[in-house]
Amino acid sequence: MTISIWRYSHLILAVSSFLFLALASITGVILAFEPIADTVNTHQVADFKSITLSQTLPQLRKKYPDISELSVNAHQSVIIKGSNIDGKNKEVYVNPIDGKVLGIPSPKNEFFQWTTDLHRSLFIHETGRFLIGLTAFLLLLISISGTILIIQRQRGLKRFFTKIVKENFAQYYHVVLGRLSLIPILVIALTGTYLSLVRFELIKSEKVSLDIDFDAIKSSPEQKPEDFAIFKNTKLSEVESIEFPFSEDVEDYYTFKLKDRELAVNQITGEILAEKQYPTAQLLTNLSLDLHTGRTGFLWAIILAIASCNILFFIYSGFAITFKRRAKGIKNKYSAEESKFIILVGSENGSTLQFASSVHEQLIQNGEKSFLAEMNQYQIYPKAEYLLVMTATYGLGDAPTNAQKFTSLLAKYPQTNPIRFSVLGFGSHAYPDFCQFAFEVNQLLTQQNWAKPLVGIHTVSDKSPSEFGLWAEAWTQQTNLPISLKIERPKVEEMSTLKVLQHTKDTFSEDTFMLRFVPQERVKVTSGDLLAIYPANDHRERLYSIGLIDKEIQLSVKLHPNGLGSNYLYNLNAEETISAKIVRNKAFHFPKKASAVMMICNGTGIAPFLGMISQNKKKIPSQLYCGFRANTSLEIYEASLKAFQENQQLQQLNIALSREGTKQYVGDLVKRDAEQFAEVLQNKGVIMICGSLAMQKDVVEVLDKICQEKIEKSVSYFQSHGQILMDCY
Ligand SMILES: Cc1cc2nc3c(=O)[nH]c(=O)nc-3n(C[C@H](O)[C@H](O)[C@H](O)COP(=O)(O)O)c2cc1C
Repeated sequence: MTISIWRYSHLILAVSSFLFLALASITGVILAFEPIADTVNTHQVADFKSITLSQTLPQLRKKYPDISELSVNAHQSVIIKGSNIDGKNKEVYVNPIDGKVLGIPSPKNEFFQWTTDLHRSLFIHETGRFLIGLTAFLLLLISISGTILIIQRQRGLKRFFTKIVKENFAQYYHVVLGRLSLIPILVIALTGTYLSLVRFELIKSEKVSLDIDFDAIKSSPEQKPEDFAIFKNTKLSEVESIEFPFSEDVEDYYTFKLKDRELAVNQITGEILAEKQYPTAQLLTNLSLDLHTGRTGFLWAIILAIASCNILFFIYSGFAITFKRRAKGIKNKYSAEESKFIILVGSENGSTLQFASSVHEQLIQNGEKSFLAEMNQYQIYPKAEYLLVMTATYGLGDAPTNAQKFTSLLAKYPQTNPIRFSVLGFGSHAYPDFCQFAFEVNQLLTQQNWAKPLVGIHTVSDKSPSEFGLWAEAWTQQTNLPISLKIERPKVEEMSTLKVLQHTKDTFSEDTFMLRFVPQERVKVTSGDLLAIYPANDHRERLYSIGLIDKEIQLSVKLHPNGLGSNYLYNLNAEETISAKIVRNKAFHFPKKASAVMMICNGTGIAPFLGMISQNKKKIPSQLYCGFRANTSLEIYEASLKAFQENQQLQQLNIALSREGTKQYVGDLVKRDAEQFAEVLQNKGVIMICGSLAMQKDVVEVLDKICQEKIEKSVSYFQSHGQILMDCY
């Protein structure tokens, strides 16, 4: 919930201030060039920082008897004033040591003056000053809320500067540039706000006035000005301005305005007549002016200009992100009450919603009653037969904002009819809790009496169309409905030619047969990947889990009486070739490193495991848990399994037979070995499950209990951390 509060605050503040902010930023960029231009025309002398007042004031007064004031500007040029200082001008730049005239100050450039007025008051005087002051304050709040959002996004302050995952151009650079220009923007906002508060006297910054006791002014002992201690001890670089005595009368004195204090100095004795420190408010005003205008340094002025440009970019990218989030509204032709298909979506930035809308539109085009809604709008769906949940994951494996109420709503609204569900998680492997929220939702739905799994949970990493296609195909196969998800037949170059090497159809038992193919060209494939075949030579695709044994692709297939794919494969003969596509399925590969691997399967789910075990050259401690109906179902695998055990590629084989002997299911074996499973998870081992959805449901229930009781974590935690991998159908 917290992420949404900060995000909405950030958005509302930005929306309410963006016009003035844009104006202030554009004028700010222009004004940053004023100190840069001034730096070019500076009249600073060498060793300026070491010059004391005793080296300069007496000489200047001698050379210019008319002198009334000396000032030092932000670029450390010395300016002197007098009614007719050098015979022609009222003010000149001088060399403070020898009094030589270095130049004549020119009036402020008209364009910069015009821009300054616009930047400060929008040409509408006090109202404008107030609006600009308010904008500076809003910028401060935007910077603070933005910083908090980055901290949340990066999962903590310590990781503030760690790598940002590139989701899209606007989002990536909004965060990257936000981090880089955070400090200058905070400075601009803070100093702008402060200067406005001073301007409207909400912070009192009173001028100091010196109290001089004129009766106590003495005219002796007389000293040469060069010997005045205050002249000797004060550097020119500490001075803002000095007023010279009006006449040689003892009651006329020097007034020094230094950076931190003001003082009056007797012109005959050099005695300090009065001294006052500036109040903190005035020191802060000066500091704010230095920092806000960049008048003291060329480099800081350039940083301010870049930061102001960045503010303009943030306005653009912020709106781009917001429009993308809101671009696709939800349109429904049918109500929640009358729809057969319910699609619930959890999306923060809109991309998951786009996938969901596409499924929804295609169902409608096919004449189905489909209803699309955010997960937070979950309710009773009286006519629903299918529930599809498509959700992203955010934060620390959390729900997107529009799905945060789903868990409580699910408990509040038990459906009245049985509904078949499927969960599709969207996430990124760049985050440690991969699709965690989707796994949690899947687990929650599994526990509902009314919910029956239709397709095992699938994940889509980085919006991968091929991973989405995998789910779409599985879903279409299970629903057996005329829904085209517009899966085109792959292009010829994506297809591989495979030759049938071995077929066990003559010896097959319990409707299951094995096929071995030799690829006719080099292909990238490993156990756990999928083989996509196109039995009718059209868009219809059928997928089979691959076991790679000695560089040959082995499938284990159950023959369905009217099955399009299984009949096609059954009717192939040795030496025949087929065209098929290898679909990489990285989410279900044997781990390269793991303390132990527990493989759980039933029926043809054994296929990828046979390949994985044969590829287990490192001899990672592995166990296989298989569920079959009868011993005869095992026969076709027996020889390979025996060899694997002899070679120590498989440490232990555990068989559950449901129709013979003790009549057990594979879930019963997992329950029996609960201690061992908990140990494997705790020691960073991996559990892999392949086979039917009913078996998966059973096993995951047992595993969840083990995890809760023995490790105090949920199954979804291990799923999102890649320790429980599943490929069920
Ligand atoms: C700030 C942030 C945090 C994320 N955290 C996770 C995460 O913990 N786990 C994950 O799998 N994906 C995470 N993602 C990736 C998103 O879930 C993924 O990009 C998803 O496709 C975005 O969908 P949406 O555009 O519908 O919000 C995160 C993305 C962002 C921007």
